[in-house]
Amino acid sequence: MSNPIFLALDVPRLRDAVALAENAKAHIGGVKLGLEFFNAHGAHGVHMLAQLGLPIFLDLKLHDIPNTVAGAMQAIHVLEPAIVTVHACGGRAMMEDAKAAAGENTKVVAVTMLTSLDERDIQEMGISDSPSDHVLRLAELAHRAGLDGAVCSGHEIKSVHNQWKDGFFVVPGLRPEGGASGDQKRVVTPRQARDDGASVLVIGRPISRAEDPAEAARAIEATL
Ligand SMILES: O=c1ccn([C@@H]2O[C@H](COP(=O)(O)O)[C@@H](O)[C@H]2O)c(=O)[nH]1
Repeated sequence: MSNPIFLALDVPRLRDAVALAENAKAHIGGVKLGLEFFNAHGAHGVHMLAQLGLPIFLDLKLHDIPNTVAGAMQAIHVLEPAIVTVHACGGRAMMEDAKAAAGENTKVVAVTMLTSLDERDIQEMGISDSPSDHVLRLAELAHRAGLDGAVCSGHEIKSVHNQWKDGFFVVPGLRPEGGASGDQKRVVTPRQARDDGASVLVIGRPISRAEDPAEAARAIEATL
């Protein structure tokens, strides 16, 4: 991918999402449509964005029993997404069936540990591993399940990349130097993530909430 930036279109109105993507188009490599977008606009919204000619990343974070996740994958096949996410915590069989049901041009990647979580959060869930061990363990499981790659934070990308040399890695939780983290807890700069092995850089609010989103996207692209 020549430009690894995927713009997260987490805005309520479809026309705002389309306008944002159109404005930033010269400085992004694709668009990421997540739960807010897909629940509000569904397949129609995806078709609208697809008209821009950018690769579509459907960040649906599928997490259910294998049969249900495979059915969901088959249902979105027609949308021809370049990338789809499932949760690694759904387990190996779920990931295997998700991959088997996906289109051959769709990369299926596993969310390991959300970038909004830190060590204390996962301890509350009964996980005693450090975030980096937890991410590595789930990435390893995704690899064994035959997925194309994983989603992790910029804190872990280097070690995940070392362990899974030909993996395809998506890194959210990115902020330009000095940018507000908001709800993100494991944050690095886009440049750092790219240097450490990220294939895709997911960036939302630093662009979508900027006064001039096209300029914000241009400035981030220039740091890469
Ligand atoms: O671990 C994860 C997985 C997915 N995301 C998604 O990425 C974007 C990040 O948006 P920002 O506004 O740049 O924080 C958002 O759509 C999340 O759903 C993530 O942040 N962390």
